[in-house]
Amino acid sequence: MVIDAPGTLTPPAGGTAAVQQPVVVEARGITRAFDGRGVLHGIDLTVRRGEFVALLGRSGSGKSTLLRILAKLDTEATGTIKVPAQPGVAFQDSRLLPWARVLPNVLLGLRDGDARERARTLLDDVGLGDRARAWPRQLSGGEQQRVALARALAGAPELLLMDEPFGALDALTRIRMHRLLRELVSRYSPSVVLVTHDVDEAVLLADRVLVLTDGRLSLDEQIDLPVVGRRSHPGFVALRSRLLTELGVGDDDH
Ligand SMILES: Nc1ncnc2c1ncn2[C@@H]1O[C@H](COP(=O)(O)OP(=O)(O)OP(=O)(O)O)[C@@H](O)[C@H]1O
Repeated sequence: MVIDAPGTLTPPAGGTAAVQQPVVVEARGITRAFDGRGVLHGIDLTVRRGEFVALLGRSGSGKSTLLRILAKLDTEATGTIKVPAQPGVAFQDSRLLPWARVLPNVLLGLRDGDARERARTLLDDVGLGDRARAWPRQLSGGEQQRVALARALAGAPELLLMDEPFGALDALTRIRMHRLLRELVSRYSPSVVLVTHDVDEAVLLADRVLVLTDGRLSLDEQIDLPVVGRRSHPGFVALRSRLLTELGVGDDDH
């Protein structure tokens, strides 16, 4: 697999039409097989600066595999990919180091002079400014995910990659985390790719939704709905319904 540095500028489509944001992720023909069994079949994906992309798909459709390739955690795929050098990553399991306190966990891997101050600011941002010296085991699951989000953003990444970050949380905590994520994304403006199997989560948070079906992108759609009051917008219900159909789940099942 060819992995290049980021920063590719793509000329605006249509000459004097609206200037498009620079490309942050450019994947072409991404193909991956495990033990001879094809899992991803020639995925083409472009993500631009500031986009929030939700990646939906049924279990086993290849979502996590694609995310791991974008995060360079899997380098066995074929195809070409351009991604920023150090994306922020967050997974369903917070993956905090149990032997390190909260602040060092956020600082993980950061060496620059103002990293500590930035980590403290991020802990304040996620509402855990007073827990900097706590051990991960002293935090609830939701708090641990807050720390994981702070850590993912600590390096001021151009790209934030998340795989079911709220999948293990209870429904109320999840709603609070959605609000927090929206605030963080609007404050720090990374491009986001969020893997989820939760249709509501995708339509609530993202401004573009992709559906992966058996290793191929079967739907790619902009979400032009207001951020505030989105859940009660008629467009939300309509898109939710279409996505459920695309995922092979009838509306009647909900
Ligand atoms: N390391 C691996 N070795 C062998 N097979 C793998 C490996 N990783 C993933 N697979 C297979 O690839 C397919 C896609 O897996 P992947 O985890 O990407 O799906 P997913 O859409 O994220 O599913 P889920 O929503 O259940 O997490 C599955 O059939 C899985 O068994």
